[in-house]
Amino acid sequence: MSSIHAESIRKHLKLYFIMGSINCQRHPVNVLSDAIAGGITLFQFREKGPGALIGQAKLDLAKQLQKLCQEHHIPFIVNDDINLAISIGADGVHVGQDDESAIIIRKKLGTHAIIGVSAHTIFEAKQAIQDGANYLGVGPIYPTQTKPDAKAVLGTRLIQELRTKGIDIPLVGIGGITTDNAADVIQAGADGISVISAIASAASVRNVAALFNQNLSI
Ligand SMILES: Cc1ncc(COP(=O)(O)OP(=O)(O)O)c(N)n1
Ligand SMILES: Cc1ncsc1CCOP(=O)(O)O
Ligand SMILES: [Mg+2]
Repeated sequence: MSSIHAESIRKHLKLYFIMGSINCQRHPVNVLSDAIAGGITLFQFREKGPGALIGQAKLDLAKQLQKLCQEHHIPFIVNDDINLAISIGADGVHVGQDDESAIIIRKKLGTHAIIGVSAHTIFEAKQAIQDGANYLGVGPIYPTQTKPDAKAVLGTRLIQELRTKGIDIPLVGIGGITTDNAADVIQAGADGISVISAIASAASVRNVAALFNQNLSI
């Protein structure tokens, strides 16, 4: 990866909003639009869980949300669904440990695609870096209700350990992150935070996104 690409990804990771239709109490386009107005820097379409859209409805929503991101120069990342990412020309994908490796995905998506990989251990982090991941999603940092199959809560320990060992890949913390604890994740060495419920379920999506941004400017 060129260092220019890495530094650009690092900047975009600052306030990484993740959302699918089941996380929203209003139409997802309105929620994302408000989150953008509040200053999110990256978006992941994660259409997953009970009641999530499938087939054409999922594709249509992905295209609507992608268009909104394009209008505001926010990279559009697809969770899990590599074929969807290819078919709409997404900016990248995020995959977990049970998915295809970044090596295979890179062959499908090309050199410019942003590939994010979840890591819960130093070993997984090193493997993902070796496979060509552009960034890591480390978590769950705090307890979360949003992902019932999430692994054990890590706290900020793994982020600190990665940085202490000199591993400087762009990375975000994820899981249970709120406006109150976001700064601790950055302090531990993350480049940014990934958030679902604290933004998607907020009474004012725009204000909470803006408050995250304010609290991250440390
Ligand atoms: C930025 C970011 N980090 C971690 C995850 C979790 O991915 P995964 O472990 O594959 O779990 P699902 O999100 O697919 O349920 C993520 N999506 N984004
Ligand atoms: C997708 C994911 N991966 C680890 S925790 C998590 C859920 C994060 O959601 P929330 O920000 O609502 O805790
Ligand atoms: Mg996944």
